[in-house]
Amino acid sequence: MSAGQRAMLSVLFRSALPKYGRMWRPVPVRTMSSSDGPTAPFTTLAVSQPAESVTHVQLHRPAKLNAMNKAFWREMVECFQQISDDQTCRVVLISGAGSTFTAGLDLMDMAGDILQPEGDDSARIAWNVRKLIKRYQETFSVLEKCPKPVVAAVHGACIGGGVDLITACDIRLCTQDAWFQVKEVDIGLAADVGTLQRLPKVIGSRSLVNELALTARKMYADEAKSSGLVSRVFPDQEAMMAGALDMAAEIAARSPVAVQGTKINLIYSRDHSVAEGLDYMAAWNMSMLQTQDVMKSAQATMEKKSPKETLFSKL
Ligand SMILES: CCC/C=C/C=C/C(=O)SCCNC(=O)CCNC(=O)[C@H](O)C(C)(C)COP(=O)(O)OP(=O)(O)OC[C@H]1O[C@@H](n2cnc3c(N)ncnc32)[C@H](O)[C@@H]1OP(=O)(O)O
Repeated sequence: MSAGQRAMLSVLFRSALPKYGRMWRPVPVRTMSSSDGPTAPFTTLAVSQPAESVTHVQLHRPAKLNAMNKAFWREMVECFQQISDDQTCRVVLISGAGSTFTAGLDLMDMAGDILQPEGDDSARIAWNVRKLIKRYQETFSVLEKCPKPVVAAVHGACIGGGVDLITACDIRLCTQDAWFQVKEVDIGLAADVGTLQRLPKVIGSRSLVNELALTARKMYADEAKSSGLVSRVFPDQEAMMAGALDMAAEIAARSPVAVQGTKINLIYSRDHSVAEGLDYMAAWNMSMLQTQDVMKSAQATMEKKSPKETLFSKL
């Protein structure tokens, strides 16, 4: 495209846009790690906004290695339902407080629910167990249902329920000291809250997934990277959180219509045929292509502006 054509298009686009006096401005970055403890109303999560449009959810039971107790399974659902509806949030980071990401299921707090389920007979016991498992599955499905992209930043151990959690996230990063373990067979369980369903879609090798799930062996950062479980490995937690925040800021600067539509369609196409995915996409964009964000973004591109200089309405 010639400079003249670009200028003409730029004028056309500009005249088609509503007038916005204010440009997007990043707010000063606040600390990523919270040593202050969980934020009300949560007892296991610390939620903060380290930068504009970025929400940081930190698993916060460091003394118990962020083991997942009863409160955690409930609070994650409440937290991500709020985030889904929060128009000031465009991207979510999830990390762990203390020495490790998570030691998985809290074996002390949860033993009763799993080992002594309530019910007057086997049918009622079975029905209650089903309800329990479906409820716990929702704890991680909410990450996938959340229209905002979720970036997991893992350091230290990521065990059992931790793998269920991160496989429901959109992007996974880790530190060089991170390790991952599909631990459930070691405690007599077939992993039942997402790993067996999502890990095969994350890692290309079915053989590797089977090996990890059947042997519960640890997988370290380099193998996590080469297998595709994580997309980037950082030397330490500080570098990872800085990298995660940069990535989140890049995502948050782009049109939320485009970003959320991309997440939703990627997940849809993962679970459907190409033809079904294309149909869904066409139906999606019947309405979403009418957004003013397309013209704003195209204009910014032609003017060689960073997306960070473009103001998009909340979604
Ligand atoms: C329907 C349910 C669906 C969900 C299923 C999910 C299943 C799973 O997640 S299976 C995996 C369960 N987790 C484990 O088996 C890990 C157990 N923990 C460990 O092996 C070690 O703690 C670890 C290797 C992670 C770290 O060892 P380290 O020596 O560094 O620390 P510790 O002294 O052992 O732990 C420090 C305190 O944290 C408590 N803790 C650790 N893990 C758990 C846990 N999973 N549940 C409850 N509490 C845990 C540990 O007891 C220590 O507490 P304290 O004694 O009060 O200091």
